[in-house]
Amino acid sequence: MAVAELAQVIVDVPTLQTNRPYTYQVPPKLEHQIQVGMRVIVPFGKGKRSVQGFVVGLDQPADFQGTLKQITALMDLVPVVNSEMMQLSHWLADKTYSFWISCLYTMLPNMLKAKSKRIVKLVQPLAPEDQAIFGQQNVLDYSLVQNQASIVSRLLTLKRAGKVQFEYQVQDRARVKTVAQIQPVLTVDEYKQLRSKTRANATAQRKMLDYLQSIVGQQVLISQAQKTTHLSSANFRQAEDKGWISMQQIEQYRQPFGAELTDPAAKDPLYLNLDQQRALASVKQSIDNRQSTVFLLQGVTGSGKTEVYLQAMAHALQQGKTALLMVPEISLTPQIAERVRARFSSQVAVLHSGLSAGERYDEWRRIERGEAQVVVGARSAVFAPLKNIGIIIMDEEHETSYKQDDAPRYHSREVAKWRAKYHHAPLLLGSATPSLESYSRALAGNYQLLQLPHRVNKRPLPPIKIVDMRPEVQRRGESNFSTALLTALQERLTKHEQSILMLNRRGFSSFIMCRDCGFVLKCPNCDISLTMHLDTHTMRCHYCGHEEPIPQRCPQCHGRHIRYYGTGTEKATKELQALLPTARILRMDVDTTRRKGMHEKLLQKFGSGQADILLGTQMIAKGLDFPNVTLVGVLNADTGLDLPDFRASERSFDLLSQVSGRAGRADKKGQVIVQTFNPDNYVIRLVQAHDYRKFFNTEMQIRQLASYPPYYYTIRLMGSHEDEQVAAKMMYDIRQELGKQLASDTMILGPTPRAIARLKKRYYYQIVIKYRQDPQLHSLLTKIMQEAQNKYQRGAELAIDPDPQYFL
Ligand SMILES: Nc1ncnc2c1ncn2[C@@H]1O[C@H](COP(=O)(O)OP(=O)(O)OP(=O)(O)O)[C@@H](O)[C@H]1O
Ligand SMILES: [Zn+2]
Ligand SMILES: [Zn+2]
Repeated sequence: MAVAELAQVIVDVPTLQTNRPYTYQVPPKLEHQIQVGMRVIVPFGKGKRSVQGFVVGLDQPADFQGTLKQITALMDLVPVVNSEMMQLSHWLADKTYSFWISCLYTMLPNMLKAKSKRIVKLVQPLAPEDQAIFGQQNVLDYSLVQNQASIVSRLLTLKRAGKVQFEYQVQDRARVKTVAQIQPVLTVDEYKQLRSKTRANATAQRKMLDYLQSIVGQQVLISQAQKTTHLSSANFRQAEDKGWISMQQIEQYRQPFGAELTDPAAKDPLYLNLDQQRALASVKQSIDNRQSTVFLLQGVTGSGKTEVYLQAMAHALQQGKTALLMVPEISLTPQIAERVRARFSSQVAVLHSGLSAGERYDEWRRIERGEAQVVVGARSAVFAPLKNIGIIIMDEEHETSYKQDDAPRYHSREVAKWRAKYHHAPLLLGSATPSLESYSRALAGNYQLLQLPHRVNKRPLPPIKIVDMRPEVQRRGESNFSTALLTALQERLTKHEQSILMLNRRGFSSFIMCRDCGFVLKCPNCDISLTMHLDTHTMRCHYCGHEEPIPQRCPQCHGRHIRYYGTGTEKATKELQALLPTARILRMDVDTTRRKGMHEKLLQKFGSGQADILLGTQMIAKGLDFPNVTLVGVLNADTGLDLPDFRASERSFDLLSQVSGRAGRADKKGQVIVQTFNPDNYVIRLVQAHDYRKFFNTEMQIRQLASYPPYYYTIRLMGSHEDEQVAAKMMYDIRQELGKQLASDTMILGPTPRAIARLKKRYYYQIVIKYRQDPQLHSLLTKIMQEAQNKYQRGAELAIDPDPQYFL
């Protein structure tokens, strides 16, 4: 290994973020160990506080004259960031206008982010009353005393007198779980001899020696040995002291998987139908030829996409490669993770937010060490440290949860594309309702379109009945359940079939709708619904800033039932229980699934027939595959249709199609009932017709007219400060700077206060940029972002969100 004298380090200093590495001197004792991708502890700034950093380069000439500081310590024995990930992090920082350090942390398990602790150190002997603060020690954990004003002021006085020193200490949190293991060190004969010399009443010793004879040549976990012998751990420690055995601590992975598999049948691959075979063949070819083709697999609900994924992954593994499967939110789709585990058993690692930090760290290491070749996971699993990737699959590619809301604001699809290219592997995007972006790319030939137009075994898609809730409400008063839906539910109860009911809670209940005529108040300029702001008592468009008073009467029918929309699952469940007293109802929402594992438990209960009706929020819409479900009801299709967002229709179409797809997936015929106050809305009509293509065409026209994606790209800039004036001024300044330099067909909207204008005591202003081609834009925004830290008033923050999924 080369000897390195200088190291380029990206440091973790929250108050001073920069993408420029700092050069440090490598002390001689570390020269032979240091490698790019390792974590280090380095002194930083005048106070020489210790901070964590990442080595991103070695022996590049320093652009700094003067004495370089020295690296204090290496935190790793081997790099935690390999060369692919290093390149990826650099690309990501640039692409998402974020800081390199935050990209590195995003890619790694949390446990690798060291904790920094403030300590007070004794420098000179203290008077007894001051020494009392420190007790017997000469170091004090500052967090223990920081709330005691008298001690703090005393410490500050001592600091001024040069008697104590404040320092930051960096602590590695990465903890490996270990267990003890024993190994006999003598021969069978030697144990026999020892035993013959023990006294007859030394039963524990005799037992021990008998046992050790039986395990000569083996290594046994101490917990196992204790179980077999009923001897205590003290007995084994004595045996070690006597030189009978050796004992080691060995590493053990934390086991994140829950209950055992429920479906052993899923172990074997299914015989594919013709459409599935055709799709699989294309993907296989691309794996074999090492082509990083992007495929868009469009398959209606229940068409067997998952089976195609599994067999494509199996093919990659047969070629000695690895496979990555991304799903929107694993906790919401436990069924698919289970199917992957059934097929590939111990080769699978699972990564998602439901894991504890320790479990996540262990899964990450299993992948990193090549012990797991298949990874299933949510958004951040796209950074799984797999080597030699043969295929990347992204299920439900249209899902917005693939985009991260905080910095770095990356979209997993883009990262997946980068990695697919790096590994010369195909990327398979799957969906019943692809995003308009992906589908238009497929039509243009940038992606290769694969289609599964029929359900497995030519089962029909379920017929969808639309129920107009306006006359219902007039006849029977406010209710979540129409007569038609109640009748259908009753029928299922009689036939012992199951039903799924969805109460759409998407968005904030901050837009208003007329309960008599379905009217929604929209912006006259932007054609998206206005958001209610209770602080100013106005309806506001946060795209263009248009504002008007909150209406008391419906502007369309002059009725008085105009109100904001939103109703709870708890209320709906109670109402339903009263209407159908014999029904066994399971409620599934954030409240009932907050505890770890509850989601799986509820689904298992429903799957095993212990309930008749599953009533939940949109978390029940995805991926569920229950053969006995023959009825799906959507209680309120309207929420979401008119959210103040240009993607609102697309999301509604996805969601309604998705949830409808849960009905009639096996032999029994399915039915869907959609309740709405807008029965003529084109989104609902096209969901009813199962016509994705027509929806795509209609929606594309609207996007083109209004210059939205996929015709234009969008970028959102958000500025915030505790003082509203400061936030606004910053954004007006930025707008000016942008205006001078951008392409002529680039549009700048705003600044406007954000829909949630005040969040955590900060005021937010935003600018939305729409552009087609603007070669200057990226570098200009990068410059604006880098400068923002110093240019504006203290505390002002700027965030840039490329391709935002929401504008709220
Ligand atoms: N070739 C096949 N032969 C028989 N059954 C199949 C075949 N392929 C899939 N299935 C079964 O059909 C059902 C639906 O398949 P799957 O869940 O893969 O569809 P999907 O397209 O992923 O569905 P969705 O998008 O609605 O979640 C599953 O129960 C699956 O086991
Ligand atoms: Zn507007
Ligand atoms: Zn009205």
